[in-house]
Amino acid sequence: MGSYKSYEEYDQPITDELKQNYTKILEGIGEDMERDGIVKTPERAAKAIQFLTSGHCMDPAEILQEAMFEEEYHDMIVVKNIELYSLCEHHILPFFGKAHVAYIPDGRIVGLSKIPRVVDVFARRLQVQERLTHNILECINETLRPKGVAVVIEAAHMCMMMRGVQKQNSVTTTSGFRGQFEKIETRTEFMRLIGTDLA
Ligand SMILES: Nc1nc2c(ncn2[C@@H]2O[C@H](COP(=O)(O)OP(=O)(O)OP(=O)(O)O)[C@@H](O)[C@H]2O)c(=O)[nH]1
Ligand SMILES: [Zn+2]
Repeated sequence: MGSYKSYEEYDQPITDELKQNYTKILEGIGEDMERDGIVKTPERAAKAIQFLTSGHCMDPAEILQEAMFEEEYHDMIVVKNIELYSLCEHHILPFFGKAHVAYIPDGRIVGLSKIPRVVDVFARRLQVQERLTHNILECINETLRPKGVAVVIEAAHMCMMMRGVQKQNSVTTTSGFRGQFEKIETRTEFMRLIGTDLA
């Protein structure tokens, strides 16, 4: 498993292969590969795509396991407005927005920064927004085993903005709830705290 804190080491054989493939793509769209600005582009793109998909070789459960500790706090913990950048698996174009995550602990809490780290690991994969939402939800549910967990993601999809249907203002909201968040009062309280009226 790669370190989840940085991604500075690129696998050379993979980088070389991706570089050749990006060269073919750029030639395919008629680019002059001798142009100053383009010469290093295949290598840059090869590294960028490896970073943007680096979550495929990381273990998000391990991130939580290493930072869990016992604490008698029984109320809701909300980490909201976590910025999120992912790639849609249909077009390999970005979708981006905010994730809101809450849980109600059952004797164990987790270092706060680990919640956005889990979001990043799942976001740095080829995704659909629905699966990303459930990946985060199930990972926290199964690893931290809280009394309840909730995840809401609000995102805009570049594949719907720059091409295709070309809608600039549509935002997609996905959500998932487990345990105590399946009760309407708890869910409503969470929605009030994140400022969304999905309840
Ligand atoms: N459910 C879901 N669909 C997504 C997501 N990201 C992209 N899509 C959709 O994936 C679908 C792919 O549909 P296709 O008809 O195969 O592809 P397309 O011809 O490029 O579709 P258009 O985008 O409508 O031009 C599109 O409707 C996209 O909007 C996502 O995160 N969740
Ligand atoms: Zn897409």
